Amino acid sequence: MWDELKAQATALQAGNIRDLFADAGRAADFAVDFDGMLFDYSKTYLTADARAALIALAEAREVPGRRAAMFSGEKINETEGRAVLHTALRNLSGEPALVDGADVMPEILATLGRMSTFADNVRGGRFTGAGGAITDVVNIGIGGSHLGPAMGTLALAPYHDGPRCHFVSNVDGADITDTLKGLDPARTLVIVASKTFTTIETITNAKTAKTWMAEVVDHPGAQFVALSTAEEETSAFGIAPERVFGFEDWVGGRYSMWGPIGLSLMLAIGPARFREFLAGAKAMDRHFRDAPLDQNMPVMLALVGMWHHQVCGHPTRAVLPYDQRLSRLAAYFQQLEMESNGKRVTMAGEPVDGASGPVVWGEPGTNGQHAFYQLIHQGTQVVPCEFMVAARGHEPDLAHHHTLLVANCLAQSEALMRGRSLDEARQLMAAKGLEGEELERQARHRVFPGNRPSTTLIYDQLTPRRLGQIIALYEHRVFVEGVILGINSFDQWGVELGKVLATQLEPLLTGAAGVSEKDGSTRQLINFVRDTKG
Ligand SMILES: O=P(O)(O)OC[C@H]1O[C@](O)(CO)[C@@H](O)[C@@H]1O
Repeated sequence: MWDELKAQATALQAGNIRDLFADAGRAADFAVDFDGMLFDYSKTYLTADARAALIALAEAREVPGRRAAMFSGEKINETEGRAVLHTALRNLSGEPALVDGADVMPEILATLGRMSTFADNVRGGRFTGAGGAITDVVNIGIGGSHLGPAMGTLALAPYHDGPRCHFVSNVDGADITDTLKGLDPARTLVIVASKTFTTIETITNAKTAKTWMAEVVDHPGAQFVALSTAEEETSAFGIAPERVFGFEDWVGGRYSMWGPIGLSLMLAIGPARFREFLAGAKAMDRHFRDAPLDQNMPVMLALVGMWHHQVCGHPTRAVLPYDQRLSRLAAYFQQLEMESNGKRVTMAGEPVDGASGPVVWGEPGTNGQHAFYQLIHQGTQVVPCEFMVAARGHEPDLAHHHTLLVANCLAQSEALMRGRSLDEARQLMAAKGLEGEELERQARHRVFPGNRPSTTLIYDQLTPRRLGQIIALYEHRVFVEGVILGINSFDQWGVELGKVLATQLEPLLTGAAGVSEKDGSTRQLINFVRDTKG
């Protein structure tokens, strides 16, 4: 399916992105504008013909039909026999959303209402701990039950007016120890966030938190909340039903921050702003559902991504938000993209045609500039960069910081595209007084090949609504890429084997079972641990 596109890409990569701007309309033509956000993909090798071929591919792979199937509650997660309806969690209008013929909206809106009342009570000091009003909230969860609320809570720090929120995810005892240190158990609310309520990391941390609280509080369970689909498990843990906020199995873990899993974010910013966050996502859902493919932001973000990875063969992509508060965004996208599309077989169980999803990584600018941008500019691998920046910050007194931040972001995409030729480097060295062989030698180190693709997503300000739009934009991008690859983006069997082996290994480490069945390397490592820990 990729051969024709690959031939086009090879020809285009031999040219120069900069030359494509001879067409004065390129910048506007290779951009999608939606509701205060602009996605500029003009600094790529894409031409109108290549774009048309990608759109034809999306149509041939039935992206519009699969999209309709998702929104209508069909069981498109075929390996688990589930619908995929996280979009219903942000459907504030209550317009019916059907699963097996039943409208799921009344239940969703009722849960949102319960969450809002609970959050208002905590924030207003009406729900208290044994020692008075809640000052701190600890969300215990991992993966989709951690990354979304942790990323979102940090992203929306300017809107915090609730209790302090902390996040524990790692089973490493260091995580919970460092988090609980200094907190008052009598004024702390613990949220146990786990869709299945069986995840070993989360349950281990939750038990540790309960023991910590029980040292000071008579009824620690009263300061625990559960966010889960598993009622039996939450009640076995001792959390009363009125503090359990449930959701259904058609909400995937990495798509779940819009519902109960977002409770810590709601506690931090309040129910009204949480609804703005949902409304932003909802606006993106409508745009994704209704806009023509070439003016559809998630579709174009997906097609540009596939152009770079599956067609041009660039193995990774960097997510580079110029926003310190988005410093967990790359981690969030890593789960969203790599757990969704890192699969080697299609829905039908056949090998994927070509590469599956790319490696996604990144750091906020400008920090990354002083770390790995060297490789992005002069290394031998091309890393397509996805820049992101707000025109306006949240610190009016520090507007000069923000101007500098934006200038750096725009400078990077410009530098990646234009590069610096050997002649330009020579002139630079001559201006520094070098000549002869030394000038030649030094000039070579100062050449930037340029012609390196990037996209930029620019928006007014990182408000709750804008964050909702951005996350929904990437969710739908992942969906489109998955449909084109024929992958089921909504299961995650690849995380199972490690979990099974870890369970088997635990007694081996404690010495309760023998190591003879293990391979030589694993045996050696186990013996090292046994000998060392005493
Ligand atoms: O919410 P749970 O059930 O604890 O699962 C946590 C995470 O574990 C996974 O199942 C696998 O890593 C993720 O998909 C999920 O987000």
